Formats: sequence, C-alpha cells, structure tokens
Amino acid sequence: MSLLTVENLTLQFRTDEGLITAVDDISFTLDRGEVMGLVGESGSGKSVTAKALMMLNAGNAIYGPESRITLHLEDGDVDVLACKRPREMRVVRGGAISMIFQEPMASFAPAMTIGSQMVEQLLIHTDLSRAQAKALSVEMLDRVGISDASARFNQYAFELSGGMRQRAMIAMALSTKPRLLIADEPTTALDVTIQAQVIQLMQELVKDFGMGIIFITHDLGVVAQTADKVAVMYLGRMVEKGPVRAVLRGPAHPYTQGLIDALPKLDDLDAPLRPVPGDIPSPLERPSGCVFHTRCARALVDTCRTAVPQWSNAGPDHRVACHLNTGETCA
Ligand SMILES: Nc1ncnc2c1ncn2[C@@H]1O[C@H](COP(=O)(O)OP(=O)(O)OP(=O)(O)O)[C@@H](O)[C@H]1O
Repeated sequence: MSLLTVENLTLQFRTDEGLITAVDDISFTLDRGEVMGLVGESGSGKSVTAKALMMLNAGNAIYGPESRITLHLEDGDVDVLACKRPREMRVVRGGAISMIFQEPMASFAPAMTIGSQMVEQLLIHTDLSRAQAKALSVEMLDRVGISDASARFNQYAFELSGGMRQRAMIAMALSTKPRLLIADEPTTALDVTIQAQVIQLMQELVKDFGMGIIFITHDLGVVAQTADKVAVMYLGRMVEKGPVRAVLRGPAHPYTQGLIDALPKLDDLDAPLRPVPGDIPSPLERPSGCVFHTRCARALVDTCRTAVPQWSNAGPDHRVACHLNTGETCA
C-alpha cells in the first residue's frame, strides 16, 4: 500500500553566488512497511530531499513548479508542498513524518529533560492527557531498550551515553506513531556494536508499527542490512533505483559501481582501496548531459556530455539513468 509519492522534485537555493540546484527532477515511491536507502556522496542532495518531505529546507529554497510530494494517509492524501498554515504543517512535521538525525544532541533541548520534551511533543500532536503522554513516553523508552526507563525519563540528554541518546531520540520520534520515519545517517556516529543494535531495533519497529522508513547513509553495508530498496543520488540527480540486492549485486550505473568498488574488501585486506576518481563538481557548475560524465571512465564522447540520460530497465523493478544501459526506456 502506497505511503509516499515524490514526483519531479526539483529544488534550488538562492545564494549570493547564484542559483544552486540541489535536487534535479527526482521521483520515487515508498510503500507502508518498506525501507528505502538513499545513498550518494556528500552534497548529492540526500538531506535536502529528506527535508523537502517535511518542508524543512531553509527560506532560500525554491521548489520547481512540477514538484509534487503526496503522503497517502488513512484519512486522505496530503499535498505536502501545498501545506502552508501551521495547523497543516503539524499534520506532516512530527505528526505523519518524524525525522532522526546523526547527532541526537541536536534533537534535544539541553535545558529540558528527555521526558518533558517527549511529553510536550505528544501534547502537540495527539489528544493524550499529560498523564497518558508520560506513560506512553516511559513505555517507548522501555520499548527501545533503555533500562530503568522511568528514571531516564527525568534525565537530560547530556547524562546519557551516545547509544542511549540515539535510542531516546528514536523513542521520541516514534512516540507519535509517524507513518514515515526519515533517518538521516542515524548510525554513523555510533560504534559498530551499538550501530548493529540500533539497526535491529529499527527493523523491529518497522514490523511492529508498519511504517515506512527512508534511511539516508553513505554506508552501503548498512543499506544492504536494512533496506528493501535503494536509490542512488549524484549531484542532485537520481541515477539508479531498485531492489537492494539487485542494485548492490548488479549495479548498472558506473557511479553505483564506483561506490561499491570503493568499499574495503574483508576477504582481501591487501587490495588497494579504489575511491570513485575525481571530485564531485560544484553545484554552481553542474556538468551538462549526464551529470556524472566528468568522472565516468566509460563516458561516450558526445552523448554523455550533451544528452540527459532517460530511465531504462536494468532488471525487474530495477531502473538506471545511463546511456550505457541498453534496456528498454521507461518512465
Ligand atoms: N540552505 C542552503 N543554501 C544553499 N545551498 C544549500 C543549502 N542547503 C543545502 N545546500 C546545498 O545543497 C546541496 C545538497 O546538500 P545535501 O545536504 O542534501 O547533501 P547530502 O547528500 O545530504 O550530503 P551529506 O551526506 O554531506 O549530508 C549541497 O551542495 C549543499 O551545499
């Protein structure tokens, strides 16, 4: 059952240097209970895309006229980009959609206890009484594996360890029972053991709550473990999307191939690391044609420099935007 439809999302920022195109005509869908990994190098537009879903981008953002974001909720569709009034915004922000960040300290106000913030949030977004909100908050802290949850409820974020803060942030994000959870690099700052616990926790929660998750990360290993499908972004464009195993086992775009080749190989520790060659160009000077052609070893002399590649099939539900793919062109 469909939860989210993003169509032709284009997003530019007005800056002193000129217009920056951060997201260029991307489309994707997400079903309930589905986890999508959004991957790509720094600056590829992952966070800006995620923030667009909650209208959280800075005031200098300009949305393209064709851009459309639709949330399919139980009581009807919500046209997110048309939400202007605070009451409409609240349905989306912290209501139907919650976001968790790499640095949990950013989510907690330093002068408030974890519990009072959770309760305030519930009072804004639900009809619960203060006592019910407190009971639910303690239950959620317990649910994410925080021992002695009622004592932690009265503590400040700085009193918790990094892993525990991350769990508390997840508890707070999930207490309003969002339909969509956006997780922006939620495990990057954690050591691998805690990272594995947080990933496992999120997988359980998807099952229990039936929500959709968009998981933003640089880490293809985390994507392989958590996501059902993956979308790869480069310089604001989506270049490949499909079922996670199909894309990671048989990448069809040279950029995805490059990201996979850049991973350290545990079965051959002497193998040299092979980073994607070259640097991501400035968004003020986006290459013409295929945005990746300036770094692509297989670029076709004229075609890739001049023509924007259309989507074509690379397998069942697996799409790639690359001139080298000879599969049938599709929308
Ligand atoms: N408010 C803003 N004004 C101008 N440019 C911005 C603004 N916010 C983001 N950008 C630009 O948009 C582009 C995409 O940024 P974004 O943060 O989405 O990248 P990302 O893929 O999430 O990278 P990272 O993995 O480092 O978080 C970047 O070039 C960034 O500098």
